[in-house]
Amino acid sequence: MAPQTSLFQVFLRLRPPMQQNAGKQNTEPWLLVEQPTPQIAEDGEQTPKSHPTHITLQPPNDSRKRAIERFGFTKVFHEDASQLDVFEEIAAVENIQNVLKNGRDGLIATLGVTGSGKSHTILGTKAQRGLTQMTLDVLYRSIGSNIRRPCHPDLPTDVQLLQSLQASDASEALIIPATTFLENMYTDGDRARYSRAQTPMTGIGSRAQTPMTVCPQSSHIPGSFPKSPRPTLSPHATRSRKTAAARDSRASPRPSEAPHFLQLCRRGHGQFKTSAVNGKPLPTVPESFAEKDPWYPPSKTTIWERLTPRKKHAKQSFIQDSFPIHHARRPPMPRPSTFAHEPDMSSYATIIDSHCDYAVLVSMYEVYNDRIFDLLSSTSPGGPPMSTRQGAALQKGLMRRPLVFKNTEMSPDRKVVAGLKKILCSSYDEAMMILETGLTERRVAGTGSNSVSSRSHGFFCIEVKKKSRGNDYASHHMNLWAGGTLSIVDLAGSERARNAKTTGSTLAEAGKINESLMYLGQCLQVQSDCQQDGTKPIVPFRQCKLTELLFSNSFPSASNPSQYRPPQKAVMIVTADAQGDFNATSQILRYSALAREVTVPRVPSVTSVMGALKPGASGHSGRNTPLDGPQSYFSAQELEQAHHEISRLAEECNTLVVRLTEEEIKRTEAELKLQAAEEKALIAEQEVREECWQEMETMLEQEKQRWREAWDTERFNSQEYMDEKIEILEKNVSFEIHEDSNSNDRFDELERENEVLRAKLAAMEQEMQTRSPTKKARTTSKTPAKSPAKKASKVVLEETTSTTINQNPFLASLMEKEKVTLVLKPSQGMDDVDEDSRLSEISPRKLTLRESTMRTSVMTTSSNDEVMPVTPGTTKKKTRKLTTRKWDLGEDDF
Ligand SMILES: Nc1ncnc2c1ncn2[C@@H]1O[C@H](COP(=O)(O)OP(=O)(O)OP(=O)(O)O)[C@@H](O)[C@H]1O
Repeated sequence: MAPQTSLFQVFLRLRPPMQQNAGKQNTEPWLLVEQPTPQIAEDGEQTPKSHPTHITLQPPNDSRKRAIERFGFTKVFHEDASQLDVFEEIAAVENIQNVLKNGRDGLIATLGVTGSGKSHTILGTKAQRGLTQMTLDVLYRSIGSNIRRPCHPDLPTDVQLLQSLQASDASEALIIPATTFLENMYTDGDRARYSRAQTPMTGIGSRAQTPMTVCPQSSHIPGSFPKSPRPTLSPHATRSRKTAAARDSRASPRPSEAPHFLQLCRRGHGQFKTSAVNGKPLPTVPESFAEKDPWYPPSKTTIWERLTPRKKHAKQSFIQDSFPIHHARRPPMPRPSTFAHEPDMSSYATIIDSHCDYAVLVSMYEVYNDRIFDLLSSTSPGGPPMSTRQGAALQKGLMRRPLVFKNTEMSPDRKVVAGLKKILCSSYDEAMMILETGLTERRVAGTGSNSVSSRSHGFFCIEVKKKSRGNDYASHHMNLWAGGTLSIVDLAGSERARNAKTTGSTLAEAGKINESLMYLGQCLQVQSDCQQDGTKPIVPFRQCKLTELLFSNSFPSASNPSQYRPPQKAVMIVTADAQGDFNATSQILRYSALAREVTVPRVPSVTSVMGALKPGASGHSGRNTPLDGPQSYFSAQELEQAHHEISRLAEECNTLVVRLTEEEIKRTEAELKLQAAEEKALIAEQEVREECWQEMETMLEQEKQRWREAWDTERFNSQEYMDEKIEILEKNVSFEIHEDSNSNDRFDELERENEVLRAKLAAMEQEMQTRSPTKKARTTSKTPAKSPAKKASKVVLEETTSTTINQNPFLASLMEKEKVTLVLKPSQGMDDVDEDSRLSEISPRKLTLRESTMRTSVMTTSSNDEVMPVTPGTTKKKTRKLTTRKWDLGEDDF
């Protein structure tokens, strides 16, 4: 047995060769188990054969000339050791007793290279139970009728029990009865529990098809446990297995004493009224069994039917409050009848305190990528949609909320996994169904080394609570439960990427697994070193979550003597495949072994050769060699000296070889560290990329949001502006047009010119009056034309273009408005137009305006419409040309 200093007892279990490897004869076995020397008792009788404790690693013959190593363990199990052998030899019953009687924590863990049989040891197969099932069986058998059940078919849920358990729980857990948990998990429709660890190699990502479950689909699913897991065994193994089977069969058959859960649910809660789950008919409970068991009501009516509406409602709301409803599809509910019942454990039981009540709480969690996740707490996709990205992912089940390993108010000395869901199981079958359910959440994947490889470290915790039934103060007033926890841990296996052929996320997972195992190895190494030195181990267990969880209970809590807790009793089962990878296996053994000796490879010793040569000895040839006859060449003294020198050199050589071996080991360790560091860097890179991507997306989203807001504001403003404008327009229906200052200036200028022209005109008229009488008469005769009485007038236009009067809209409107007849003057004969009459008909202002463009002489006609020719000599100078396009006759009359 391991001495006091060891924190873990370390057992080695060798895995039998797999069927496909059975044919391959390993010519040179590298792992040799040293058979223990038979102990002879004082009376001369040989003691029964005990298990070996040492193995030797003989490195395969290659150029590296590696050292032979010898490792010591608490015990070594041969390939043929059965599950029951392991259960017995690791003193699991003692562990259970410790938990039940003294409240001392226990830990059973498996460590090894991937595919070496860790999960097999812990969880077993469809045919053979693992340590977990065997432990649970012994535990429930031992407690017997002292168990407190939260739900009885005839009674409402024992809320007081739940409350008192909750009050004494230090880990801020949510305690739920198994019936409630299972009802909610399996009766809410068609929900699939998709695994989060899908790999490219298999589509199966969870241990949904565990060894204990009968797969509804008969075919073997890749990634599931093989239907017939028994490997081909060596003759020795077969023999031993037969012995084990015989021993197992000698044990009394296990009565199926636990009530059938489905039947219970059916009877108890009505949801199982139909005799089928997922289309599969449910097994029925034999009537005789129901009669024998006080759990079963004799009546055929269900408890649910017999409950009052108020109780039904209370029960339903309790269920809803305590556990979220799931809506996705999940595998069918595990059926107790399909659980493996071998090996039989009926002969194993342990003593309990008969005056105590017991309650068993089961919880399951996994350490994945150095974070702790509850395996019994899945999210609720049916709940109200969560607003954040993280919330939505949580809801979809793509993400899980990690739990914290911390000190709590009620546990200031010891860290606990806070916020777990703990299921109160009152029977073995219930606990098994919880185990099955939790395993479906566990991360597994198919790798090149193992078709169902655990990608996380799985923790199955059985917490046994005990409370005195007596009338003492503690039981009545404090009403507190105390107890211990037995943790069964299935560690993920170390693996080499090359062998496991992992890529992507599975490779990253492997990196994390290897890293955590390296830290675990360092902790175990400290234990081994301290054991050899006889010093107290100082274990660096705070380096990662795994080592924290495994080692934090290894030391007594001393701060409060009244709450003193002894250190846990820990067992580590190292599994190894003697036909597997030498390097990986030797690395694990080096870390975990309790003792290690290094011996140098055997080379012919010069010393021995020299020592063997006695003075005077002669060679076989009969001929004297320099050594044959020392007297002939060397004196005895010289030979003695040489002999010493050779011995010294040989010793030195040996020391160097040992140092070299040590260096090689260090180099291997460094290589492993490098590999772990590389994998860590890869993971870090992935995380950073992920973070960047998320940050980028958040920023993009924010920017989009900003733009959207700005756009909305802008739109709103313009809308408001337009509204205001329309409002203003509506208010001021009449509006004025203000001419701009330029046009006003121009107008003033024109007015001034007009005035000047008027003045000139007046002057000219005056002048004309003072001239000849004929002209005066003519002018006088023309004057009436200005009067309103004058209706018809004629304007003669000299048009420079070929435009006709009728085509010009302006002239046409002029003719119509002013009743003026316009005629185009023929190009010749225009000279005789009377200048005075022309001038009198056009306002001075317009004349000014048209000065630059007009060259048409306008001439008023007489009342008899006779065109007065303009005399060429007198009018030439004042002739103005009019272009129809530039005409702007304004408001003046002709
Ligand atoms: N002692 C044993 N007897 C019979 N079969 C075994 C034994 N050990 C392992 N096996 C078989 O070897 C295969 C791999 O074993 P298992 O899945 O337990 O490996 P593991 O160490 O848990 O691997 P990983 O770390 O990848 O999860 C399984 O098919 C299992 O049934």
